[in-house]
Amino acid sequence: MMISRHLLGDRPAALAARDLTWGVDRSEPIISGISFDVAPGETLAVVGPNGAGKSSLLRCLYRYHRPTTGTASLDGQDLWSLSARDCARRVATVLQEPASDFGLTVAEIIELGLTPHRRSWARTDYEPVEDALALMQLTHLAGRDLATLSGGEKQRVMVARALVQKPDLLILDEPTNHLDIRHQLEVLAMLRALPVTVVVSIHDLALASSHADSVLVLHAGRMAAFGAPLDVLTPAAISSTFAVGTSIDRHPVTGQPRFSFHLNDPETAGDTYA
Ligand SMILES: Nc1ncnc2c1ncn2[C@@H]1O[C@H](COP(=O)(O)OP(=O)(O)OP(=O)(O)O)[C@@H](O)[C@H]1O
Repeated sequence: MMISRHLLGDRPAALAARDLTWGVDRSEPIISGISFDVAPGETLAVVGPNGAGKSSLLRCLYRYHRPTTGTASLDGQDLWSLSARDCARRVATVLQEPASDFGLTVAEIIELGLTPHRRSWARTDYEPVEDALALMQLTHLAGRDLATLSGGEKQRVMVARALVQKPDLLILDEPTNHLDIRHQLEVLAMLRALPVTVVVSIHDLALASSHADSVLVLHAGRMAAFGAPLDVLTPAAISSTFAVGTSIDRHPVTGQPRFSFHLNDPETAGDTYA
């Protein structure tokens, strides 16, 4: 995949979490005891059932939630020792349900990604915006009001906006949710090809396994497992975290692991199509 130099950062960050705990109420943490390392340029997938704490963890990694205890650091620097602006220069996000009632066009929204690097409001080079539009197959929508786009088109705009920021760390909360199958594969392959450290929360375990260097499994706010995808996403681990049975074989074309799921409950597992 050819990616324009206008979208390539040059110093992917090392990300580390150490005994990270966060909650609204100190006595009832929503996530606790989270420790992991992501090497520069690698991709970490965060998986777990609904309500496990994935978004809460991601918010601690882009300096939105201040950990109750423990730290999240970029290249050894605690995120909370960086200014908000320094953090915005280095960390880009693609979040769920982006607000879209700004009355701005697609190109204008993507251009906002350049903001943290601007010294003044002088007009800057438009090339990164054009390249991001092309990469995300959005050029034909450049002049459209964001609010009029489909869910998947909006999601691709938010990825494009993050790319022009040329971040050292890119955090994406369920970026594939609204995307069709081809765009899911393309966006995840593109993220892997970029020289950026990526943390992505995702529900699709097969995509996590095929597109991440490591996987962190969250279960009820705790780190159930962390490591290489196939070491972590075993049928036993999936069963205890997601309460489903899993068969894993090789995809006949790609050779990637293929996951098939069924309900563990014998009452319902076998008779779906009966
Ligand atoms: N600001 C908050 N105040 C109160 N409870 C919260 C807050 N943020 C998150 N929670 C709760 O913490 C738990 C974890 O939420 P979180 O959004 O992190 O889960 P998730 O793994 O991303 O879930 P999903 O897969 O459904 O998106 C949920 O029970 C949620 O209701």
